[in-house]
Amino acid sequence: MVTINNLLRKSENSILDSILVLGKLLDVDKSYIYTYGDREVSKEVEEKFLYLMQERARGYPIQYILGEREFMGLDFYLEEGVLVPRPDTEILVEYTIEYINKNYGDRNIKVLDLGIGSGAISLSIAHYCKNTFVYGVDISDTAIKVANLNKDKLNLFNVNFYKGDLFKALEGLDLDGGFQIIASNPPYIASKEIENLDTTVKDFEPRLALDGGFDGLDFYRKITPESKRFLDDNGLLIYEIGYDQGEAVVEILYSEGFNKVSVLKDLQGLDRVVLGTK
Ligand SMILES: C[S@@+](CC[C@H](N)C(=O)[O-])C[C@H]1O[C@@H](n2cnc3c(N)ncnc32)[C@H](O)[C@@H]1O
Repeated sequence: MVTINNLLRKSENSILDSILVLGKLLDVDKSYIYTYGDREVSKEVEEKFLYLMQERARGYPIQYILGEREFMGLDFYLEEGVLVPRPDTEILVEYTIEYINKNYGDRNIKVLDLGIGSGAISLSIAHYCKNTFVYGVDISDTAIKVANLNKDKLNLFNVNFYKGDLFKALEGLDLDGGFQIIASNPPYIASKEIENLDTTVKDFEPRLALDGGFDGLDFYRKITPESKRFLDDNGLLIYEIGYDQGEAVVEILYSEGFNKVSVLKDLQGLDRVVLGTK
């Protein structure tokens, strides 16, 4: 048998990752690991830990190992096959929540999220804006499954998920008028750039969530014109974008006749969100 401290020393990963994974296997929090480092762990936990640490060392995302990720103060379940939600995406969500509160108050409105992944955007909006009904769409079975698990975990009833290719997923639904907001964090990496991403991303996160076509802009070109059919007059279209796509996406919105087009920057001062109204 090996002690917690000696087992942690066998890991070649960061001490934080090692503690998080061991805590998960032992079903204890970090403070237990710090306090009881001289306690022994079973052979089974030792073997499982060493296996997961090997996986982590070859780049397997820590969030898939832990099966969870915090986003907008909420705990999301995660597994391989869905994108790990990024802190940058909180910029789009925070803006959207503020926009709903400011423009609609307690009125019932409808929001569409195209490309839900784990449900991070849809479920955060549904959680913080209880009078909003969120429709979420994804083409991936795993995304729909994981987003529904998160919907149950967060105990939300004002959101539904539909499988399909962008707006086609809504065919046959009685929408009773347009959406007040359409939000999307679509795949936006240029196909040829995917090879240059970190191993953790390119080898383990779904290509379907990353690949935005030749120049990364395919989804903005597809969604923007079609969104006009589904948006209410004055409805908001809001996108997450890659840091170097601001100008191009602004141009796409202008060319489709959107108004009040603007760009939001992230904490590093880089373009991160483009929005406009119909
Ligand atoms: C960048 S991920 C965003 C996931 C999530 N919204 C987030 O911010 O963490 C893009 C998502 O779009 C989905 N997707 C890709 N092509 C699609 C399509 N044609 N129709 C609907 N969803 C699509 C992918 O499966 C993936 O879940």
